Amino acid sequence: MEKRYAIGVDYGTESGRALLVDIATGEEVATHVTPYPHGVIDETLPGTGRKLEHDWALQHPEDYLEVLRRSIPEVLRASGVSPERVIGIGIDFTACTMMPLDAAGTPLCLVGNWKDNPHSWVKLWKHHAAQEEANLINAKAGERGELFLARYGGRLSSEWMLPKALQILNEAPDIYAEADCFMEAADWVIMQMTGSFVRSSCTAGYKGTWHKRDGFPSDAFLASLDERFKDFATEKLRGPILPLGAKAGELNEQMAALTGLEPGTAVAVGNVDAHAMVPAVGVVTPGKLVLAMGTSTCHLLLSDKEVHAEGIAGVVEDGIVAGYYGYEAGQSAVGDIFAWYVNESVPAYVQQHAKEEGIGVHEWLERRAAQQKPGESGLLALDWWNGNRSVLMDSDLTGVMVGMTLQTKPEEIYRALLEATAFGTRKIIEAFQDGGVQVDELYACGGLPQRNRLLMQIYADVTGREIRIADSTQTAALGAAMFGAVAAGVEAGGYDSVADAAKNMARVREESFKPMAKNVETYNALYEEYVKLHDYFGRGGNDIMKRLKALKSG
Ligand SMILES: Nc1ncnc2c1ncn2[C@@H]1O[C@H](COP(=O)(O)OP(=O)(O)O)[C@@H](O)[C@H]1O
Ligand SMILES: O=C(CO)[C@@H](O)[C@@H](O)COP(=O)(O)O
Repeated sequence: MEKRYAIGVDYGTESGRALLVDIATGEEVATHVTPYPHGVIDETLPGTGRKLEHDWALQHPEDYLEVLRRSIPEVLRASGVSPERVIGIGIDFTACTMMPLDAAGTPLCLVGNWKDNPHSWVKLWKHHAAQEEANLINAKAGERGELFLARYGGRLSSEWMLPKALQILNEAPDIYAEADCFMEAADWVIMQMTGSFVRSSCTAGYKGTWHKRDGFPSDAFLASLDERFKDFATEKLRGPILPLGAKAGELNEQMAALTGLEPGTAVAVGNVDAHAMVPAVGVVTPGKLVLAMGTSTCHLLLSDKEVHAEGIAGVVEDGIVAGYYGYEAGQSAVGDIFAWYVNESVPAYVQQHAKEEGIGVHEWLERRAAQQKPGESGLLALDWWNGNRSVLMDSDLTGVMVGMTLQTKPEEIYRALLEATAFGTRKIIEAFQDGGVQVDELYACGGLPQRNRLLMQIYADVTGREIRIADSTQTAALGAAMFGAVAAGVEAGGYDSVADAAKNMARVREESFKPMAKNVETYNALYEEYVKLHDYFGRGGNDIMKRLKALKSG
């Protein structure tokens, strides 16, 4: 039988990439990355020069179509695969990355003069300027005993849909009123590809506070936040919500012309980037925690029971793999913290040495840091450079580094930052375990595990567990392609379920990272100190981070 292929398109923070995959084997035949022409918009609004406030992060919706326009033809060209052999497409996206649309489905930032107001643009997942709204939602939901709150670890993140939309209502009521609806970028791109106005159970569940049986938070609750917000769910989040694995529709003529694919190609319901990675590392059963490590880290776990505990950013039935409760937790910055250090803080001599040795600054620092023993630098950091998404759920928390002296070296700071993110992950694992959700095995995927071996050894040592690594550098796109194959269905040469797709298409590497006993011991001691710092700054012992932030905002 002739080979069949699927395409997965992974929409990350800085770029989007397409991956063309052999459906029978999971072989990754061709890949292409399109950096977003406008990148992350966090300083000035395009076309206006208007300065954005602290904690804002926007994107340009046309960049998403640019990824389809450039990367899909390129994977077809590079692979030589003819379009009719591509039977399904799936996409995955960062989330909650949301936008207001007009009645024709056009983002308001592309309509008339709305572009001059930053609230008309796409709010990227890491837009952190809705913390006040998140605080209000959490306080009101707590007071009213709203049941949904427990499914989100007792606190909604400021990154999620409700706080972001409420911020628009508060600061730009005209845009809120003008918006016919709000949509996750994942669902919007699917609508552009197929013409189908459908939402994904994954984006709706984790980010939109939707529940399979209870639906969205009630009108009464929404009205308790602001009378004008009463109809938010029924009007502005309206539309059918389809489960993962379902077909959203078929590629329309316009998108077929744009991408070079055949009209009528099956298109899967949109997925979230981290969630798509789970079946792509072969995880389709409970107890296996997947660390999706990139700009941020998401921690994903399947279970056959629903429990509510601090540290769980969301639990959604069928939210990752049908038939299980899917749990998500996360750290809002991981790779982004290392990027901050490399871009903003290393001395010129480090860059010079790296250049002379013909390696990148990350690699140079990693090599040096690998020569140190745990604890040797006397440094300890908190991993809150972009707030805390689990277990404290507070984007007003900031970074800390303790123990610096005149002898402190750049590689020591780099290592302390790697370690801080590992401690943050251990805290999340303990939160799952303490909450009664079993974690038996660890799997790592995303951009970081294959780029930084020291990082993975530190994670094994800090958690005291073996870590298996995905065999793909494009795990999210592979997962998206798997859902594309499921949308196409077994009759077209695809699969009936993502579990079936995973049997043939998912892979992990032979090599794993195993904890080293001596390191584990030192890290146990350091972790105790981390927990003390964490609780001191994060649980009200000293609110200095919030006071400083308030001063900064003026
Ligand atoms: N060698 C490295 N060591 C540690 N971090 C790295 C290294 N190379 C790149 N990074 C970080 O990895 C992150 C990108 O991860 P990736 O998974 O590719 O992207 P995304 O999360 O947007 O999908 C960036 O924050 C970057 O700074
Ligand atoms: O929040 C989620 C998933 O729930 C992510 O989309 C978000 O952390 C961004 O992920 P990346 O770090 O860009 O891979």
